[in-house]
Amino acid sequence: MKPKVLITEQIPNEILDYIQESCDCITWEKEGKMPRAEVLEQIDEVDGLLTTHIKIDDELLSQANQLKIVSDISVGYNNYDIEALKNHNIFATHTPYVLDETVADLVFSLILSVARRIPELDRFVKEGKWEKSIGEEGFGKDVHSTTMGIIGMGRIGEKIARRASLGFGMDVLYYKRTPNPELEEKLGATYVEFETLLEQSDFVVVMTPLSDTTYHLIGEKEFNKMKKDAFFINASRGPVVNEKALIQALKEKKIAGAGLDVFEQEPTDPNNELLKMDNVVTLPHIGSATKKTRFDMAMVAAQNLVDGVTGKTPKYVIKELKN
Ligand SMILES: NC(=O)C1=CN([C@@H]2O[C@H](COP(=O)(O)OP(=O)(O)OC[C@H]3O[C@@H](n4cnc5c(N)ncnc54)[C@H](OP(=O)(O)O)[C@@H]3O)[C@@H](O)[C@H]2O)C=CC1
Ligand SMILES: O=C(O)C(=O)[C@@H](O)[C@H](O)[C@H](O)CO
Repeated sequence: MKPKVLITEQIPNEILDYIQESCDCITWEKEGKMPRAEVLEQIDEVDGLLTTHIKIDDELLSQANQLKIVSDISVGYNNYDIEALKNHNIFATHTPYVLDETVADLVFSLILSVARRIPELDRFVKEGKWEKSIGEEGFGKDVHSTTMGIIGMGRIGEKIARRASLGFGMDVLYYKRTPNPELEEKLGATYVEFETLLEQSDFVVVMTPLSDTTYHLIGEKEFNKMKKDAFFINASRGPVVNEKALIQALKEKKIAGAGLDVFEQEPTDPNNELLKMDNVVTLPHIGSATKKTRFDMAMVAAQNLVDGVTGKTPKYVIKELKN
């Protein structure tokens, strides 16, 4: 008998075919993603779960009598309760590497958009307001030859640093808990203390995972340290930043603007004050959202899933569950 797996969202047919070669699949045919309540109802009869962002906690795992693996179509896995996964002895996997360049492209889109005021000036032209050459009121800030500060220089951070250093001639500062001298050599990036990065960067980019150590890593104290003409970019996870403090910092002109792909609550409240600010560029969590990359991510997750239910060790087990 083939192992049985639950797939909580639509995936490309080619990938479903690949899974079906080894597994019987329960799929979700409706709009959007299978609600958690439905997942809880089905979880006791499956060996594997392919999903994104559903909270994987003790409540779910206690009902998963034959589950061997949870495979997320995502590199970030703050939806995993690591202790619960350890207690229930279940593989948990993610999709690193395959999306790095795509997310780095998106981070640069945010940087260029907010610094050169692209969405604002696009609206200006389309609204028929372009009647003469623009003056200082429409000027932006250079991106090239400025200083980039990356907080969380991991797989994606490195790709951002490469673009910044080799493409835009920027000085790259970075902070993480363990310095990476090899990278410094390769890209000419400089390791600095957290405060120094905040004080010296023209563009502060957060690219850490969301964890107990990064929740509200950036708040009032951190915005106070940034340059008044600095731009703040977050494409990691919303709760890494204290959104109230960000709104306050923007209102008080402590920073020049922000580019945001992620929010504390997603989808964000349409009344969120950030959506009303011209110097803030907002996106609906699209860091990895290109056709090719989303396909590749789903394929990596499918391979993890099939390995996990057929007795092999999946390639991308999260680091906390490795021996
Ligand atoms: N907007 C989007 O669509 C996307 C968002 N993401 C988000 O980006 C995150 C990063 O992805 P990826 O680059 O692959 O992850 P990596 O694990 O490769 O990199 C994360 C980096 O953050 C650092 N870090 C972790 N904790 C802290 C801390 N407390 N203080 C400072 N630095 C810290 C780590 O270094 P060290 O341990 O030495 O501190 C590491 O360098 C994902 O977890 C996900 O949440 C990813 C893809 C798309
Ligand atoms: O991989 C991540 O951590 C992401 O945040 C993004 O790639 C996607 O939003 C997502 O996981 C796909 O739904």
